[in-house]
Amino acid sequence: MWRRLGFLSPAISSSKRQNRIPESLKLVMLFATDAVKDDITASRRPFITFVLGGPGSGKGTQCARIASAFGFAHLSAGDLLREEMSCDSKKGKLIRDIIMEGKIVPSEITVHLIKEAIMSSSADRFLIDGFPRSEENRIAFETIIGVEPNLVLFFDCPEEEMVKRVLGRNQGRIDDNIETIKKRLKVFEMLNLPVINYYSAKGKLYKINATGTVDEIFEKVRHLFGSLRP
Ligand SMILES: Nc1ncnc2c1ncn2[C@@H]1O[C@H](COP(=O)(O)OP(=O)(O)O)[C@@H](O)[C@H]1O
Ligand SMILES: Nc1ccn([C@@H]2O[C@H](COP(=O)(O)OP(=O)(O)O)[C@@H](O)[C@H]2O)c(=O)n1
Ligand SMILES: [Mg+2]
Repeated sequence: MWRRLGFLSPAISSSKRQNRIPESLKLVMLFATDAVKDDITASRRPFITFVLGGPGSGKGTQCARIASAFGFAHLSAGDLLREEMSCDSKKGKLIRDIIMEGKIVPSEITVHLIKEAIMSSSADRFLIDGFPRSEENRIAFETIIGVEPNLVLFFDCPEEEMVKRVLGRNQGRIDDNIETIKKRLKVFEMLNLPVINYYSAKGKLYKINATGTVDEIFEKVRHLFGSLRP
């Protein structure tokens, strides 16, 4: 088991915004019995890092580097949703419409995909990239999977730089256009900042200035992960 971190930088002002938990999620929570949680935690307790930051802040890029340098399995919530979106089903279409609007997919869908990915992996440490995007996401993960993250990374990047990076990403994503980016930035501020503040208050947040080159940012990340001991 990895040591708890005592030196993480807190430092984000608290937010008063609250997110409502929809009835459908309350039902899922009601049935998230210990038996379900035990699927993941009975035989092992993996080290879980949530990786947060606005669109284009460099989450995916840095996760790939961390995964190869430190042996983490990299699970991108966005990639899992895009894979599901490509299925010609009602659920696939729902996900597509939500992503196109820059909104957040219902938590039960995303947490289910993450749970499946964790269960089908033998890794003992995971980077969960782009999750939780809202308080609803966070609460659903804790309730359904039954564990809290050991560490939360936050790539802090100015909006202007994020927009520039997303518009230059060139991966053919349906949400990498200026209209959807504007919406995603608003959603990030409204729904994701409260999650970041929550983990900051819990002393689990490590905030990284995400300006500079990929190498410069990775140096800071490497310093953090290099100081962790299994
Ligand atoms: N430090 C950086 N400087 C310039 N471009 C970057 C940097 N980090 C990532 N990028 C590029 O910006 C785009 C968005 O990065 P990505 O890792 O996909 O961000 P996110 O997952 O947070 O949306 C990609 O095209 C990536 O190659
Ligand atoms: N936890 C999550 C993660 C992504 N998403 C959706 O997927 C989109 C793309 O997420 P992403 O993490 O791949 O995007 P980037 O921040 O990497 O650009 C988001 O804008 C949301 O619409 C979600 O609904 N819930
Ligand atoms: Mg990404």
